[in-house]
Amino acid sequence: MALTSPRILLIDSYDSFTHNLAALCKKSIPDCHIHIIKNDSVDDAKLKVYLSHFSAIVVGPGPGSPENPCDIGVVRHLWRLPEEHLLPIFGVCLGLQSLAIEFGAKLGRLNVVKHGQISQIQHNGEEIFQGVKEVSAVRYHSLYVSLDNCQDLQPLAWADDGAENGPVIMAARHKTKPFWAVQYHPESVRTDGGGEEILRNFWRLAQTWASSEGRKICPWNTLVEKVVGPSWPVPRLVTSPRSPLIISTVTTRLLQIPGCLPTSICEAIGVMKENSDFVLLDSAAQPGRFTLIGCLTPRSTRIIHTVGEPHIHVRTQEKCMLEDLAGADIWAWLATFMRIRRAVGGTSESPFWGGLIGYLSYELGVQSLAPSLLSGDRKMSKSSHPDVNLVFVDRSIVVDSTSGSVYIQSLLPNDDAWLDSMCSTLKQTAMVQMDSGRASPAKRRKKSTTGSPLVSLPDREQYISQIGRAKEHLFAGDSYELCLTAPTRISVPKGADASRNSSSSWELYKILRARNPAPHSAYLRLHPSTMLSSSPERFLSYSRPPDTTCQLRPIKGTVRKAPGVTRAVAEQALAGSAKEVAENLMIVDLIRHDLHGVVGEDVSVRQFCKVEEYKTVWQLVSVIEGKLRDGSDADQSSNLGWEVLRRSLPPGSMTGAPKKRSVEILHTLEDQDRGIYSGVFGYWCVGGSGDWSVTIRSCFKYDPQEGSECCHAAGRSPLDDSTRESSHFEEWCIGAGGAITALSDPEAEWDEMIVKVDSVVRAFGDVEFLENYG
Ligand SMILES: C=C(O[C@@H]1C=C(C(=O)O)C=C[C@H]1O)C(=O)O
Ligand SMILES: NC(=O)CC[C@H](N)C(=O)O
Repeated sequence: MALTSPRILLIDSYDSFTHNLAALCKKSIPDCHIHIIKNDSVDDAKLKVYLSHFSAIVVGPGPGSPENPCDIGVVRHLWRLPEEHLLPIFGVCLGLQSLAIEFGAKLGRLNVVKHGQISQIQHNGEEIFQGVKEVSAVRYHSLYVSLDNCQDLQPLAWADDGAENGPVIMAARHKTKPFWAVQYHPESVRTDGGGEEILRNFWRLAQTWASSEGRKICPWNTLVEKVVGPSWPVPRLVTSPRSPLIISTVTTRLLQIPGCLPTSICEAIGVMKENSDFVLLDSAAQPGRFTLIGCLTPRSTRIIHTVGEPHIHVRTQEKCMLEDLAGADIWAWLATFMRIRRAVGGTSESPFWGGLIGYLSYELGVQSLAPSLLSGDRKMSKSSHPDVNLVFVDRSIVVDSTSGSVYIQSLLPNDDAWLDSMCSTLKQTAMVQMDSGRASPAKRRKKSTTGSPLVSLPDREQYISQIGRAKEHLFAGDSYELCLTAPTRISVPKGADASRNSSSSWELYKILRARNPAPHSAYLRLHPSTMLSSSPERFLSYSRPPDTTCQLRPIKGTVRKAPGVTRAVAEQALAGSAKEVAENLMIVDLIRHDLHGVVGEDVSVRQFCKVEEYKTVWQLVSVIEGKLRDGSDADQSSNLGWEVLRRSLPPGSMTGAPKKRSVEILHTLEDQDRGIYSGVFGYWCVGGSGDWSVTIRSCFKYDPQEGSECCHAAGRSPLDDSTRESSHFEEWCIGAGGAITALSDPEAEWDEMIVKVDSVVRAFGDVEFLENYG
């Protein structure tokens, strides 16, 4: 064993698999510390000074081309390090390509690009392949290198792509310098035989080289750490002031109401009052189990924020305050807000005791990931939804659909009177429900005398051409997968019976729930925004500390349910399709990276590409879990899940990989903000747990007249002329899209997008289409 722990410098070229590589290094190189820097964070002159403190460098994969200085950054200088600075380097994918072109290799584009595809690797059993047997490896590349005129490099491995690309170099080494590299991804979850084994061999070769050269490693010091940062994983927790806390206690009443219908409860507690806020997170289908209902009061605190504004609107029905963020970000502000509301004493069976419920927009995630995209020219329309729209729920009802238990909970002190009265309301509701056999049914939308809802689909030609442009980026190596989306608008004539005590959005929700029941259904009426969801996709859940487990359930792969599309047929079309599995695998690897980024090594794939059945579609679903190491600090533990959320938005399944570059490309392809769609909605419980779903298969409405002045962003008036003109209509928006890969057929992608729109449009009854329905 080495006397001091080896330090490895991992250079990240803005990829979405870098932390997976860090985890693989940790596993393969005993006792090592990994320091991750971006390829443009230091210049080569500065970096050279610090290299003597490291045992080796690992150059990670990344988007773009090794020939483009902006894509490769400082990496290209490493291969020409003078003797006195030389150290062992291991390159992956873009890393191999950079090594190769620096020593005269030719770079080309593959005829058939390989993204998320598995190849058998032939190798010569030498060097990093010593003792290695069969290797099947995942590839994410559009570019390849040819070593024909390259005297300095020796090829070590190949993939035979037959008629597609012929033999493609999969590994190489420098003949005299301590450089080795692979074209495939040793860190991918589906690489078998060529991961840990190769890194261990690299480390052995690196040590042999170092001792033969008599290389001395300088002791670690804080100056170096200042430049390269602390070792991975960095627990960069959102900070909150350490003031003493008064921790409140949850009071719970338990009722047993088998078959209890959450929609009946909502109606019993006032969901029909359209002007009031209302929140329901509804497990309307398997594998969902718990349904959460907020019992809001005029004193319930609303939190509203728009990206780019320096303040947060904090309001109750009685007062409205503008809180200055004072340089902090909204995440830190919310962490502080929740810290002083931490509570104990709720029942462990209930996932939610009270806390924040609402949504976070796609752009909120973009702000953390690629802030430059939103600076300056963000096109906010008068009816842009807020980016953060939450309510603090201190009274709640949780329904367990499996056991029939109903938990009535309050965070307020001395709230027995409310708890008692809610218990009797619910018992009464249950009796009425039993008498009538069921809850008030979802009424079919009445045909309005003023006409049918008008559906305006995205422009088909434009969508197909966007797919073409997306594929161009994929062929060029800028992205491995792009989740392209587009908005559909629905204009619904307002019924003559619209009144203060009838809620058309609630009626619509009940129809959506009946026609497309989903595990992540939701009805969120947080004025000025209303959101109805039938999402099948969990983004992230985190259990109550201590020993928090995070779970993510990405979906990639969709097949419409139709006569004859049995489970066996769907399995063939999804789990049996190399294209669909590749799409899903890319997101699984991306999510492993996101999770590894916060929790460190303890990440595992619990389910890979399983076909799950939903009301209108079959979906290919994977499950990834990570365990958070709890510190002794309860404050920090209760923030960890929130930290994972902060660092993992927007959801990878809605962007593609690598996430940052894909988001940048999508920004050029899609001509407007996604808003609520593609973000997440869910809760953060006062006990430290949380559950956030991907905002898809949902529709949204903006009501200028319903919000108070205070909640509107500066420059946006509550009621402008265009809304006044259309005030006889309710304007709804549905976002939908799908993952575009190099293998995508544009017509099939258009159809898939329409299938997703259709799963929501069906709630609107008989509609008229303004565009060609495809
Ligand atoms: C983009 C959407 O869905 C996403 C894309 C999927 C796919 O490409 O198969 C599946 C689920 C979602 O992650 C949508 O529903 O609008
Ligand atoms: N995974 C990678 O590093 C990809 C490298 C390069 N952008 C390509 O597509 O070939």
